[in-house]
Amino acid sequence: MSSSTPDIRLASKQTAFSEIPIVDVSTLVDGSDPEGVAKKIGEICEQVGFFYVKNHGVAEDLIKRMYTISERFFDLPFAAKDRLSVANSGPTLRGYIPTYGENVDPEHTRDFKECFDFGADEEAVSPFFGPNQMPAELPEFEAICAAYHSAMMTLARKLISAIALSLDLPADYFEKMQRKPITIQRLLHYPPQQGEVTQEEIGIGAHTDYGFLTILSQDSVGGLQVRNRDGDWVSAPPVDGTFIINIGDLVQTLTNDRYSSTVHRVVNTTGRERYSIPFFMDLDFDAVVEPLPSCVSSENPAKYTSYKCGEHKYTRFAKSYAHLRETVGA
Ligand SMILES: O=C(O)CCC(=O)C(=O)O
Ligand SMILES: [Fe+2]
Repeated sequence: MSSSTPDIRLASKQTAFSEIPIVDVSTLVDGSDPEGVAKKIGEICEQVGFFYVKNHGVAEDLIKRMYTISERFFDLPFAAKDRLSVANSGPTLRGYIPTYGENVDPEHTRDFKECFDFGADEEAVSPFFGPNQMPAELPEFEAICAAYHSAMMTLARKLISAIALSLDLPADYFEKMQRKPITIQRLLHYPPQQGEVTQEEIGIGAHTDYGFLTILSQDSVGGLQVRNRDGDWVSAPPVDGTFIINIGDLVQTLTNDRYSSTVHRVVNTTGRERYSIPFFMDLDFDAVVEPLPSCVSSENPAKYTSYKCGEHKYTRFAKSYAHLRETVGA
């Protein structure tokens, strides 16, 4: 492991948060002007790949309840959390992932975070689908998580319709690829780091998100940084009443690099515990991902060969999950 990888710098470029734009999505949520919102989102997906959304329609109280239950979950004794280990979940990849259990930039960084993953609960097991593992110690956990997941699905579908419109496609264009999409609802806890911090160990290493779209709620602590085109790290500070949206690798492929799946990381040196709640929305497991015909021309030929959403995603997890790396001997 090297401590001098050139493109990872720990000094965040402290810019005004307007560097990551804020979009008022009320007219998308209420249906009165989806095109107006789509136009803004399209420009931002090209230039930044990250944006805040306000007036998103998700009840403040539900978000608060999610944070409260998340803190109570991570406060459980390690043995209680470890009983729900993702390593016991087979291909569903649902459950508890301890510190260093997932390292998203394994060549450079160990991730100093713990997380808990779940999704829509169902009996049949297949990669990314199946039963959730829920903590018996917290009887209300499951219902709050299910309500939050459902609110995220609704918002994600609206944002995805705006992305389709922004590409001059019908609003429902992606629905045929999202009949039963892979989703991951994650709870994250970043303990504070003290002393000398190097890129070898930070909250979450530099990465792009693997899927279609991420809806991130962060608490008031801060620490998320987004890498711009010059390679500078720009802070994405907490903004009350917002989610942060970023697009993932699937959209970059579908748009043939027109929209950017932007690199980001978390460094928590605030001295406080940080909690965040990302929701990842993908395509159906078998959806074929390749540049859209409208994003390809003779001057701009396809830069990607096609792949299946679920296989791509599983391959990325196999590289970052410690328990899967051991299995495949990577
Ligand atoms: O916790 C955050 O602010 C970001 C988390 C993240 O990037 C991820 O889980 O992919
Ligand atoms: Fe991410």
